[in-house]
Amino acid sequence: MQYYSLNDHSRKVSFADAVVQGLAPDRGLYFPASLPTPGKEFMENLGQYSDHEIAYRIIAPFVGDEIPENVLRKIVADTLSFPFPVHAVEKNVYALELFHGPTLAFKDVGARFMAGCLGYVLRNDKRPVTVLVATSGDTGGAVAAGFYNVPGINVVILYPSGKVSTLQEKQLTTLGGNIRALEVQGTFDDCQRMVKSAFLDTELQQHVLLTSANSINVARWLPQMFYYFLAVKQLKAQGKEKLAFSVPSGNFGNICAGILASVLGLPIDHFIASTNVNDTVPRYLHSGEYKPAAAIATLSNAMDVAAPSNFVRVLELFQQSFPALTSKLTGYSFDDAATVAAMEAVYKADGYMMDPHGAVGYLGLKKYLADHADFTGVFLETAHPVKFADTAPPSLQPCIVTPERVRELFSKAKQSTLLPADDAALKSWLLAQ
Ligand SMILES: N[C@@H](CCOP(=O)(O)O)C(=O)O
Repeated sequence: MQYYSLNDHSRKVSFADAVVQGLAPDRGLYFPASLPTPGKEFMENLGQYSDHEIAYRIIAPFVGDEIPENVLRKIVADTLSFPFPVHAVEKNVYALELFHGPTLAFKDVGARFMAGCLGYVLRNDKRPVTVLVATSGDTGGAVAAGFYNVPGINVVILYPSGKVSTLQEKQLTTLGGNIRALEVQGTFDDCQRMVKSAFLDTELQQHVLLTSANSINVARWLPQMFYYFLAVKQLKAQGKEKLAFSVPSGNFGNICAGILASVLGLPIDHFIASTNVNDTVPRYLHSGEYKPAAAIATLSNAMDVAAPSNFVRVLELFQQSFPALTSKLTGYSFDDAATVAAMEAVYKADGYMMDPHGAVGYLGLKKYLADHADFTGVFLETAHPVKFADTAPPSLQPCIVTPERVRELFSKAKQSTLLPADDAALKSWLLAQ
């Protein structure tokens, strides 16, 4: 499989090179040169395959022969080592729970898969590698856990100071070892810009091999398809036919993976991009004008992204056709007041605790279903509510259960370095390491 840069389709690299580079030298995101479908028979009989077999069959053509079958199967098994249940919340409304992994967020899937792939493709490379990652909250913790103690790899996490939750900050600042955190005095968009500019700096590239663990990296983005397949498998087993998926969206890697799965033939009939007030894409879908505004801090902080990196991939999947895009994708945005009201109402009526991101997804789904009652709806519960316990409505706080695996984090001390939101500051810091 080859990957081309979205800025220049003639610039093609292998899977291994795309993973190691993260971003193409011309700043373009890599995109698969072909979209290999696993076939109609497979799609119609998902129930006959194990979850690991489904994931392996989907991802193998995207990796090609660059990772041997036995190694790739092990990476897949290590990635999917926790459940992805579809939980019935209301009639025709299901939550796809993606928070049962080690850091309680959907990012665990991509981070673990990428750590496995990068570890393999660099196994004989003696150069030290630094994985740079920008986070608005959840990616950082997942990447820290996924890459912790991976030999030869250092991880540097950039996060916006004061804009992540207590537990998210603990997850990305307390591991130590090969994981370091930079607390940037700016927004997530600043962090993402700084990371992208570091990749393209030739002086830095000579000093250290840099790559990205954000969903701009194909090894982070592509495995996010897995759980759409596993959800459809579960829903089809219950006889559900016409499916709409509402995806809480920030950097748009997650929804882009779902749309890719449907382009490969997975029967999902419609997608809803549900955002908080950082609504660049819903505005674009309504007006046709793409105008990112300054990012605004919200309760669903992992989605506080003004310029979503992966939207260019979404456009590519629809071959740049606006009518094709809007026939398959609807966008809605919701403010914090609506988010809190939904969290409280659903807990009261259904006993189901949503996190603020899931609540935005739920709201988008309900709005779509109001006009499309013949659909079965699924919203992605992308993170565990405990990650946002400090900003949850007071009425819900006592009802949020802290999973055992993160309990000890609260007593650990944060270790981070404060940095101005400046590309040059990151460069000097990296050169000094
Ligand atoms: N929502 C993210 C922002 C980065 O997204 P990614 O999927 O590109 O890593 C976060 O939680 O950090």
